[in-house]
Amino acid sequence: MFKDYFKYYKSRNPPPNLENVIDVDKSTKVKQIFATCALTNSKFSHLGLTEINSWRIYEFNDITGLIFIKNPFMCAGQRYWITKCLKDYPRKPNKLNIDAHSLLEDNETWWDTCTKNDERASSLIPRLRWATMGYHHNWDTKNYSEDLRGEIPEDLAEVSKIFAQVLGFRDFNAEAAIINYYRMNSTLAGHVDHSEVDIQAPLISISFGQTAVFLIGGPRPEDPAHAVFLRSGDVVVMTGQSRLNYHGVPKILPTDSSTWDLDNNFFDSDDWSKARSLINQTRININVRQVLKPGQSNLYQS
Ligand SMILES: O=C(O)CCC(=O)C(=O)O
Ligand SMILES: [Fe+2]
Repeated sequence: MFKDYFKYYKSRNPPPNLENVIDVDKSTKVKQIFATCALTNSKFSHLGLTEINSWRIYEFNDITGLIFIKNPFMCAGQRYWITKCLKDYPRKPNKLNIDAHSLLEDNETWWDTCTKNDERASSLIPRLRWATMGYHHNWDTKNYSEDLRGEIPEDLAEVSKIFAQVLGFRDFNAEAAIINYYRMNSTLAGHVDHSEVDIQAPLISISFGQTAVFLIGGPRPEDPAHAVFLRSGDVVVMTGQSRLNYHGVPKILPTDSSTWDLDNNFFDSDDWSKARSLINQTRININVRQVLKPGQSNLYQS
């Protein structure tokens, strides 16, 4: 049962044995596959990606349709996206979970408030759990609506399209994005993402910062689940059958290697030094979905 696996990995006392958590670079439960579409890198160096022909792409023997791209970002690319997720995305007109609690004045942003070294920052940092862009996900109804539609940043749409295209999904359009923020004790309960009109389109999930144990089961809650490490830069693409599998995040672990800091040509901007100290205790997941069917321009059209 998904729930039993979740409880096992979430436990603090006793802590879980991580021996069976799949580490794609070392596991016999995955098989390497190759990009199905040749793209030239020159056009998208601004997205912080490494050469596509060097990407390690895996599929899972026992999870049909789940694809894993092992961190395809350069260090500077990770720093770029981490800073975007912390500084630019949690602000208006995007929607944040903390909007409902009136924790920020109209002229304040989460970033400005949380990058000060004071008590208010310490209490506000862990309160941010998500930001939504594009079609805003309504967490109560699990629906999208035409009245709640904003913009997706162009570079995020572009990077998502590249991941989809490399795997053969030529027409992917990023129409909704959720940025999930996790502190070291956060979890995300098991769920299925079924609100999108087009569930044939892949769901793209990009992780940064601290490591997650990601748990993915089958389409039914009683199906057994597999645990997979998601480290900074890793990209998971849920396609085919796995698109409707139960999944969740029972545990966040401190990273064993801060891959965003590995190269020497450290761009030591003021923003990055603030983002760097936040990411030391944070995991970020960017979850990008296509909502509409190809050719459909809004939710009212069939
Ligand atoms: O944080 C993750 O890796 C998963 C997030 C997720 O499943 C979601 O936003 O629907
Ligand atoms: Fe999800």
